[in-house]
Amino acid sequence: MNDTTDTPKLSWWRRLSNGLKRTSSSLGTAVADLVTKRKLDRAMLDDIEDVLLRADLGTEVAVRIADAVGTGRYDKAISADEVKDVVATEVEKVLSPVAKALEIDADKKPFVILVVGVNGSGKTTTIGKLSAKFASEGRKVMLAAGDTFRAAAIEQLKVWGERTRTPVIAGAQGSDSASLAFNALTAAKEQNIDVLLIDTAGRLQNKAELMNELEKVVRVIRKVDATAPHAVLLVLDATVGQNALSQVEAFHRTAGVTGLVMTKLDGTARGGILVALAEKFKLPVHFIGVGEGVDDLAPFTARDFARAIAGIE
Ligand SMILES: Nc1nc2c(ncn2[C@@H]2O[C@H](COP(=O)(O)OP(=O)(O)OP(=O)(O)O)[C@@H](O)[C@H]2O)c(=O)[nH]1
Repeated sequence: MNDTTDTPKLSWWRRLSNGLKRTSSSLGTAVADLVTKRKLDRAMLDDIEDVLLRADLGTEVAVRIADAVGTGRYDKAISADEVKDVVATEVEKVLSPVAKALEIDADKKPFVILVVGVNGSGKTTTIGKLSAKFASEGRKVMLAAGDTFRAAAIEQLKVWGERTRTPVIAGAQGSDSASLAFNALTAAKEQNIDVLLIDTAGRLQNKAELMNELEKVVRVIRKVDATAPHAVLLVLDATVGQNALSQVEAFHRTAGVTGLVMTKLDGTARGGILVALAEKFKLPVHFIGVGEGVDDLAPFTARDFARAIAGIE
């Protein structure tokens, strides 16, 4: 965890668009090639479609965008900006329905958020950022170090707890994560906590045993509050590309994912996969992570993301 608070920081938009450069610049190059040719034809549209596929946008969306570029423009000269505009417009159409804020229902006390994902996707960091955000909104927050698998994860969560002045319920390494979740929820009820964020061990979506353990965490939480968890956030690392599709499928089956957070969009990200995910699963996307610092969590907005993908400044 780096403390980036002392360094002048780029806006989250700049970090997002820098992070998506790999996607947007290959798109830009293809588009620039295109405009050197005289007129739009099928071969050029196929090239565009290929670039969109390589950017992880998925077949349906790539075909749809190529069709939209072609509509009314065959045999006409076309500019790079025109193509980028179509890409941004079509991507925004896919993303708009899923760009939803995470609503905290104040009637649920505590509002229980279970945070799941594969190893290293950014769960603990995201919990730290969320706890700071909720605390700044005047809510009483508690963290549960349900990643009992790794001692470092428990420590990391405690550090976030100290930074954000939030109580952390933690057990020993190797202790049962379901009973830890149970204890944390019981304590949160007693202490009149508004939001309980539960960390879980990073697991691979194809490890049946670990996925069963996650099911157990959900079952045990429900013994304390039959309506919990009230949100199940799947944290996805933007750099994994296509693998995100099977992660969403597996975690949705096991834990009933209610929303997504995509992290590491500031790095050499392959954020195009978010478009394919939106098209396929239609799960809400609440936040994006654009750095390791406490403030590096931005609400997900369809227009900004679509423009960053298309390489529009
Ligand atoms: N650049 C960047 N790094 C991030 C972001 N989110 C998390 N990280 C980093 O990614 C690494 C893994 O993050 P963690 O929060 O430990 O991931 P985790 O999912 O809890 O990992 P496990 O405990 O192994 O399951 C850390 O070095 C984080 O600082 C982000 O949005 N941008």
